[in-house]
Amino acid sequence: MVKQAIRIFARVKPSRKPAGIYSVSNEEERASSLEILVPRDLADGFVNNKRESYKFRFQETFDQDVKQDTIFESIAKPVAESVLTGYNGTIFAYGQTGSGKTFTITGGAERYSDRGIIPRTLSYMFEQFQKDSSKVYTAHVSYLEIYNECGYDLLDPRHEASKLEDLPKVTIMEDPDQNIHLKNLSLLQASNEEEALNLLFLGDTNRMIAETPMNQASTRSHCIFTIHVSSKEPGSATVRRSKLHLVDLAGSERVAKTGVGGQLLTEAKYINLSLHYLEQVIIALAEKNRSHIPYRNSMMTSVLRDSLGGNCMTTMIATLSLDKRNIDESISTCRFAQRVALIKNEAILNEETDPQLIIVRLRKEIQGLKGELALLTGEQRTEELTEDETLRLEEQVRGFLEDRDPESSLDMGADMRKIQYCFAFIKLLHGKKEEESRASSPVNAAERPSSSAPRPEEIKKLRDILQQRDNEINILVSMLKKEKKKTQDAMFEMAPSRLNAPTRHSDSSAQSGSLDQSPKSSVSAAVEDQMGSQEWRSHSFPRKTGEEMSLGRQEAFEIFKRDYPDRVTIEDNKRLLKQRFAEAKSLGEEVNKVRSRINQMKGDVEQRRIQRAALGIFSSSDEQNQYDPVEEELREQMEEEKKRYKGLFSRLKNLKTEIEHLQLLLEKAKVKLQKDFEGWWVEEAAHLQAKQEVHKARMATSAPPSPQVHEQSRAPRMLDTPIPLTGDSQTDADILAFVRARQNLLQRRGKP
Ligand SMILES: Nc1ncnc2c1ncn2[C@@H]1O[C@H](COP(=O)(O)OP(=O)(O)OP(=O)(O)O)[C@@H](O)[C@H]1O
Repeated sequence: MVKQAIRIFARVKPSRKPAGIYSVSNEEERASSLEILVPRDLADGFVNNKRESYKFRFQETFDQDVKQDTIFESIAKPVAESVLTGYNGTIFAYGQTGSGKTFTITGGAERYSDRGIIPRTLSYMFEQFQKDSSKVYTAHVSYLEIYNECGYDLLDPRHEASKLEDLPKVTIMEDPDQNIHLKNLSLLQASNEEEALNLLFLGDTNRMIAETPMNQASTRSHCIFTIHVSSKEPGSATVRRSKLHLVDLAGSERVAKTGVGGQLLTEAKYINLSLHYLEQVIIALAEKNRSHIPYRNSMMTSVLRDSLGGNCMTTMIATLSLDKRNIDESISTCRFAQRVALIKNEAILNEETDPQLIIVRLRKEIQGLKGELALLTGEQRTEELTEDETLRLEEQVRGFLEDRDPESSLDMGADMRKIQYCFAFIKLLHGKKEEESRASSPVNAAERPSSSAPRPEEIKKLRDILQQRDNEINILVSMLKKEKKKTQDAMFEMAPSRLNAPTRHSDSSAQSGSLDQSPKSSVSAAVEDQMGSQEWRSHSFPRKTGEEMSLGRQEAFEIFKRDYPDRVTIEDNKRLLKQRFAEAKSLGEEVNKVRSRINQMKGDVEQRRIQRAALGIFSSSDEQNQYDPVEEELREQMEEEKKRYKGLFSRLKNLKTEIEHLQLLLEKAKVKLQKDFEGWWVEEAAHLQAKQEVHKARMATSAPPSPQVHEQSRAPRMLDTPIPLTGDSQTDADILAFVRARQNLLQRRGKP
């Protein structure tokens, strides 16, 4: 058991004017202090008794310029390491809205380097799974969102949710041992990093899609991404199961300050209530001798029960937005963190034994013990062996005697009757054989002529023949290899376009730098892999695409896209992706060249050996193994090339991860663009409809116009020319919405 206080870290979000508000001192080895200075103008009251400086202690404080990789290395990696050894872990981010919780836990949507703790931890874990060949690891993930005290499954694969309520509802169940179970929460296996990242992406997309203006999901809900790891040594009945919760809490700001009302107030109450309950749990845990901890008050504290004062190694990241406006909130976040630091958790190694394997093992043991006991106690069965049994034993004995394997054994169980019968039968057979050999051979074995022993010349002759055959075989094998390589090269050249993706990293032999594969196969496998995952992605989001839109809507969408604020990032990422693909392609080609060179050298070494053997320069095998400078040089070169190969391969692997991440970012941006457009389109249509209603009402109250004027006025004059309408209300609304949208966009872009 490891008793450990919850570790607390602070992270300051970059801001433009932070000067003079705070200072960080990271001088002590395992602690840092953060001092927040409240400017005088912020302190209220006529007689100012307020403190101006607040000091807080953290394990470490990460200032504005600290990047995501450092956050992962310092905070998440140690937790991930203990999860891999079988302890539970939790990392939660706490702070006001906009202070960087999502950025820290999930990451930013713009750059690959902005990847947050979740994707980096997944990457790290799968890397470790591969490195540790002594165990078999399995990983499952779940993604839960808690909003207004209701849980929702973000890994719902149906992709039909357009609002949070469409997602499957998750409920809490407690078993008699007070263990919490989450009903309806998908727990999906991920067999490699890519699959895990796809699940994260699926959850994030569901979270974004389900978010409405009223419920800006990340702000008002808590999200818990959990990685469940189990590990087992092959053949062992002991399984270690641990889980890592990565938690992005709702914004911690107080209701009074945000000035919300209506639905938002209800949400704020819930959020504040659940964060308030979290605080209560923390206060209760910090108090000595307190027996009741109010976990059950909210769903979030129930789910995280183990992480708070239980069997878990927990870490909190206090995210701070340290500018003047947010100073009060930052101080209360730091105060909260100080209380959290008082909580002590007791993490235990989560080891359990697989009952099935135990049963099998115990049965075997019982069988063995029974036998041993029967032998030791001399307990014998009284009944005679049946005829069937004796026949079976005879067959067994014959099989045993005929078996040329020196390791083979005769297993007749721990039955003394059978053991004795077998010995008697062997004796019988032996006696018979002796008699037969005496009868068939007129001369005594001892009198056999010594001429039957092989002569030395004969031995030499036979050895030479053997050597000759060996050489022939070697030559044939080398020819066969060459032919095989030629065929593979030809096949590869037939499909050159497939070479535009990096190497498959899930291929374990390739990953470890093994050269046993054919030169091209790993690269083409990677392309298939790449294509496969793209297919997965496009299958996973069968939402409205441009093709389904009417022409008008499509045109409006094109214009909307051009003015879209995230367009620059999307374009940048597209460019980067293209560049990375090109890099991966040339790296892939280089890897293949190095691999071919290594194979060529291998062939040369082999050839040299064959030549030396064929020339018969050396007769004894010792001499054949003598130093050959040419071979030695080839070997050195080969080692160099192997090093180069490994370096290139690892660069290619990293590039592949980056490419996959960029693809996910682009996909996410695409879904967001689509969603924003839909929202904007609906808003514009409603706006226009309302305007039309007003127009109609006005027309109805004014004098009846002449038929010609009436015809004209039926078509609204939004531009200089009247708009022809069809009479069908749905189509007309569509046309008008488009015209209005276009007009708005043109105005925004400064065109009349
Ligand atoms: N350390 C950082 N470096 C660069 N950008 C950051 C950093 N932290 C936050 N940001 C940016 O600040 C904005 C707000 O951050 P984020 O969405 O992570 O806040 P949050 O605390 O999760 O807010 P909410 O409670 O609404 O979910 C985002 O655009 C994010 O990219």
